[in-house]
Amino acid sequence: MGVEFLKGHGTENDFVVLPDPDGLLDLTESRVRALCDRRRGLGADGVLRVVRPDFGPWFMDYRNADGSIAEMCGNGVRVFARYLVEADLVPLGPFAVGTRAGQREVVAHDDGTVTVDMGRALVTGASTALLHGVEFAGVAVDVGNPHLACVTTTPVSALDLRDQPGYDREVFPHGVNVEFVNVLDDGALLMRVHERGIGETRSCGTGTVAAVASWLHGTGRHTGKATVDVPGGQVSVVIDEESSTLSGPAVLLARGELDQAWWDAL
Ligand SMILES: N[C@@H](CCC[C@H](N)C(=O)O)C(=O)O
Repeated sequence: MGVEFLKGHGTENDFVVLPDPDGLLDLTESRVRALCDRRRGLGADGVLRVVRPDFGPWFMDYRNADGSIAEMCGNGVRVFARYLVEADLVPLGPFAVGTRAGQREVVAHDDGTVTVDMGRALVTGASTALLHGVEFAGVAVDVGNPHLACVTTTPVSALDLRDQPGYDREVFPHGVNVEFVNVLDDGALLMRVHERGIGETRSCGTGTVAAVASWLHGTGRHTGKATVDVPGGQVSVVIDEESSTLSGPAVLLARGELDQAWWDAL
């Protein structure tokens, strides 16, 4: 009997889901890297290990494709919630999910979308990203994990995000996810992202919340809402004084078993 897995995505930010209710899997960095590798593994931006703690809600143990641990993943938590519902571990509707950034309240809808209470999107100051010699002004936003969200008039479609953008390591000692954002009109944003521990992805849920917080901040507002178009689809974000919500699709597309000998050799 091999290791059970599922594959899913939220706006094409894709994940390998590893059900591990009793916490028995030894999820090493090299196993995460191999699983996420698009040639020698299943291929994904990250891994979501599904753990049932002794107390409290189901816990999302999130890992980036390079094996690093991150505090929070907004697209991941939607896919995680979809898995819990499809596996009959929780009913459709509202329930909580544990993350390293704290407990998150989610609502799984019957149309396949999930709404997540993402907590407070905290703007902590100004900073800049450097991309191929060009500086982009942005703001640092804490959404449980660190973001540098740069609203710019440079068309984001023209940017080359293959390399890690430069950033101030004193402001972001643990690395940062960097978003580039165009304002399409009042209430619609276009975003591309370079994620910490991964590279460019087709969507980043926490990044979209940071993008909306940055846009609102730049227009002198603390609250508001926007749809955010990303290469992999569209999500909706609402920001209140004390909280924020993210809504969007969550898809499970495959399930199977990892070869035990392949797993053991890693
Ligand atoms: N794609 C995720 C964020 C995943 C973690 C991030 N790369 C980090 O290291 O903080 C999302 O949808 O929020």
